[in-house]
This record gives sequence, C-alpha cells and structure tokens, in this order.
Amino acid sequence: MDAAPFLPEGGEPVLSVPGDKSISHRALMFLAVSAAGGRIDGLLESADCLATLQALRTLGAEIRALGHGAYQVSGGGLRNPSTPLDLGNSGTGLRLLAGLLAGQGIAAVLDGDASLRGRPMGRIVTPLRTMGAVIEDSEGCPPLRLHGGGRLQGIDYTLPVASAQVKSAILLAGLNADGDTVVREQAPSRDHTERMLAGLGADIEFGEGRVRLRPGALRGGDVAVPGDLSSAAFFLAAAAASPGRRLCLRAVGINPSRDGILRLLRRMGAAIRLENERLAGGEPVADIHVLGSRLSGIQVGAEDVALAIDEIPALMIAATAAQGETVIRGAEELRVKESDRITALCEGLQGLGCAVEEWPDGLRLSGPPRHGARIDSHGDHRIAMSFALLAGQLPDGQSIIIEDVDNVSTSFPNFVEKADQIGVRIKEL
Ligand SMILES: O=C(O)C1=C[C@@H](OP(=O)(O)O)[C@@H](O)[C@H](O)C1
Ligand SMILES: C=C(OP(=O)(O)O)C(=O)O
Repeated sequence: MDAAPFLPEGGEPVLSVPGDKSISHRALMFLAVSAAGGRIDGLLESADCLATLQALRTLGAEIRALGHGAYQVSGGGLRNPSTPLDLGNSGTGLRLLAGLLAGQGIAAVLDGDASLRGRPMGRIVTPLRTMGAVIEDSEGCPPLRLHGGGRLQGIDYTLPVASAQVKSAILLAGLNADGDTVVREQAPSRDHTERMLAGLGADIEFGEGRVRLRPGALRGGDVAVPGDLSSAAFFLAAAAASPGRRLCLRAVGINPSRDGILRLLRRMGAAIRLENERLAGGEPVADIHVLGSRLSGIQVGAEDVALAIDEIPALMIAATAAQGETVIRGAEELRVKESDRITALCEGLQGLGCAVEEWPDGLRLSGPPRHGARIDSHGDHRIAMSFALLAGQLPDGQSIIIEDVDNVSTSFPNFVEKADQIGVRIKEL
C-alpha cells in the first residue's frame, strides 16, 4: 500500500463508512440464540464479522443473506459443532462467542489466526470457570476447548481491566444461568451488549458502572447497524489536522461509551459539529462535520484511553500535525490487541523521523513526519490505516509504503475506495 493522500480544499465531501464491527458481531450472535430471530441491516461484511457469521452457521444457525448488508437470522438456538470454530483475527468474535456458548452448554473448540492465538483469554476463562464452565486453554490463549453440559451459576464480578469483551462474555453466559449476573466496571467500556440485549427483550439494568442481568430468553427483533466510529476515526483525524479542509461522515454511531476520539480531537482544538442526532435501534447516531484547524498536542490518560481504545492509532494522525507534544499514558491494553500497538506506532513514527519515546503504558510524540518510509503494520488493520492517512503530512514528493496490509479487510474492506472518494490516493502494490 503506497499512500500519498490529500484532502481537497473547499466544499464539504460527504463520506459514509461501513457498519459498526462491535454491533455487527453482537447482532449475529444475539439473534441466533433468540426465540424469533430478526433482520439485520447494515451488517459490516468484513473478515472478522464474516468469521462470526460462519461460526454461527457451523453451530446450526440459519442466516440468510438478503443483499447489501441485510441478513435474516432465524433464531431458535445452537447445537454442538462438528468442527472447530475459526474466529480468524477477531478478539470480539472469540471472546463473546466463548461466553455465549458456555452459557448454552455447547461443547466446542474456538480458535483463530496466529495473532488471535497470542491474545490473552485468562480474562474471560477465569470468570466463566467461576460460573461453572469447564474450559481448557493453551497457556492462557486460544484455542479454547469448552466442554459444554451443565448449567452455569450467575456471578457478581468486578472487571479487573476495562473491557467490553470480558463484560459481554460474562453477561452472555449469564443469559442462561441460574440466578442473576452482575458485572461491575471500574472504568466505562462500550455498552453495545447492554443496549442490544435490552432491545431484544432481556431483563437487564445498566448504568453507573454496574450491569445486572436476570436470566431469560431473548425475544428477538430487528437491528439497524450504524456506521463505525472506529472506521470514521481515520478520516476524522486526517480532516481535523488539515486546516481549512471540511469533511462530513454520515450516519456514524456516537455512543458516549466509545466516543473518546471526538472528545480528544476537540481537546486538540478540532472543530467538530454533530448534526441530525438520533437514536437508531437503541444506539445514538449522527452526521459528524469536521473543519480542519491548527491543533495542539494533548495529555491523554487512562480514563481517556478506555473511551477511545481502538482510536489511539488514528489519533496519531492528528498528533503528528499538532503543535507541541502529545503524551499517551495508561494505554497498556494496546499491547494486547491485534499487534502490540504501542511498539508498532513508535517504530513507524520513528521511521518517519518523528520524535517519539516509548513507555510500557504509552508514548510521547512530537513533530511532523520528516520523510517517507517503509512501515511494518505488524499485520494490524488499525496500524495500516493510520499510517496510510498520516502520509498526508509528508513533505512533497514523499510517500509511505505499508507492508502487510491484508488485515485491513478485518474491519474495513473498502478502505482504499472510501479514501479515494475524498481524494486520498492509496495505491496497492
Ligand atoms: O466489545 C467489543 O466489541 C470491543 C471491545 C474492545 O476490546 P476490549 O474489550 O478487549 O477492550 C475493542 O478493542 C474491540 O475492538 C471491540
Ligand atoms: C481490537 C480490535 O478488535 P478485536 O479485539 O475484535 O480483534 C480492533 O478492531 O481494533
């Protein structure tokens, strides 16, 4: 991928981004175990979500493609699969499905690619075992073998890390348990699971760091998936960092439990305006208008990171254009994503001639990229897309070559085409 982008001056280009990845995974899984199932519109047809869809079909779910991101999920429950389930690159797919299947008493092996096999699973295995699930792991990582069988017990659990995946795995296991399940959070994480479970008929209360779920069947219903703020973030950051340039991202999810990127860009001085705010399927959605301006570096702490956990790479697009330094702390969770994102960012930024210092829990960055470079994305979609748009700040005639970009398709299959729509030229080599 060779990226030499610019954002056109004048006018206001309008861009739509594909459906939200977190909500797409959840819609497929929750409808598959509901009584009546339902229709999904705007499903993200990326490798991660299609791996979840395929895993559910292997588990006996009937999921019919209706065209253009529309699917009918039949509901009615799951059965033991005859082959291992391959969740590809997706932590969300594997962790949520493990909780759901443990609660349904399903025996299954959950596995994934080399990156997923390196990601920590103790965080879900420990509480699921406390609920009574019998699970084998591979030194704390996938593959996970669920033995199935017995009914689980509800649990009252305080999350040791801010993680919507862990919270969701426990709640999904609790759907079919004996007794209530309570999950307490010390820092907020995205609440898509709570909102969707409520919308599909679960007996659930949530807010102020605590979720209580009473076991019971999900009724089912239809789900409209909003645009993914995590995908919009690359374009938002690039536009915010280009003084005088305008951009509108249409119909994007702005759930306050994960809108940290908007808050951080505003804190840097970005002019961001929300229009047409509405609720769609229980999720807040808006058109996001950005006007590029001169930005300033900021201090980002653990409480900010939790609300922008996937957007720190995209934030670097704005941070390299800003006056002064940007400091990220409390971001150690970034080391256990698809790659070690702190190291991947620091290596890439250093390669471009930026001043960078790496710490165990974050980094310090100042200065624009001084020259082009060859960047290793470490097979991580968000690293690849961030450096693609960071190329907009290179001196004239320079470009960035990004290696190992296949994983862009895990979350944003038409990224290159969408970038092209707003004048950002990315060549596939
Ligand atoms: O629940 C979800 O859909 C997600 C939660 C986050 O992970 P953690 O729960 O590990 O923080 C995030 O990084 C991931 O992309 C999606
Ligand atoms: C961390 C991510 O996803 P997952 O955990 O589902 O692999 C991501 O999309 O940035």
